[in-house]
Amino acid sequence: MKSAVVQLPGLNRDRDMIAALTKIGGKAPVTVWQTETEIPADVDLIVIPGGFSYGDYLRCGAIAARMPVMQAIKAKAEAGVKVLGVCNGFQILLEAGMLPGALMRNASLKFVCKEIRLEVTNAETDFTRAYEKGQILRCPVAHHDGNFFADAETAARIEGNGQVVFRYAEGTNPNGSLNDIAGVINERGNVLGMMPHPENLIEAAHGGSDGRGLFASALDVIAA
Ligand SMILES: NC(=O)CC[C@H](N)C(=O)O
Repeated sequence: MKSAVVQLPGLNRDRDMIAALTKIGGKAPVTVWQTETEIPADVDLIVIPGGFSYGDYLRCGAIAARMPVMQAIKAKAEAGVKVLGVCNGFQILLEAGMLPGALMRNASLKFVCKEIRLEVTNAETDFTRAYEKGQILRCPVAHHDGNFFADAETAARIEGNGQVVFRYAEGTNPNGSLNDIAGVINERGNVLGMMPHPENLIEAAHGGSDGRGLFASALDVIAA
């Protein structure tokens, strides 16, 4: 399976993401710059990593979402290619209208950088098959705009459809997110956005490997 990592000015988790995809998938992803208008035809997974695209000006992800590469990503998503956005990548997918809801300033109005507990609420997606429903993962977060919100109708719809894939486990919600929502998927099930950083918990040097299952699922390299 071939993956691609999107690069934009201000994103800074691209190298961690490239390392995770390479170590878990066995081959390096291609990189795609923001001005590119085409994604290579053989790419099956596109990842928008975290960081501070365009210095978080206007709103986190708002400028990045309007770059040419996003049209190419939208077209690929419509064709069924998997897309993963982590942290700033999640914000970009929301700003591009590819996922429901919005991310507001953290309830504390502070940047949070710590480890939280993440509950896998839907283990039947292409991104979470390596986990079990209800499994609790360790995972780091690092953001100031991670407070997920959706209007009542949207929230009821995504909850009812099983589109909430990850929740902050009880007592670990770091940002005030509605219903402890940490990650959501689109209705079709091929576009996932999440605030925590699974790429930063994949090996002993990170202090744990709970994030590996997400990449193993998305890259289709789950051990039998
Ligand atoms: N680590 C990240 O991707 C941070 C995202 C964004 N810049 C925020 O602080 O909310």
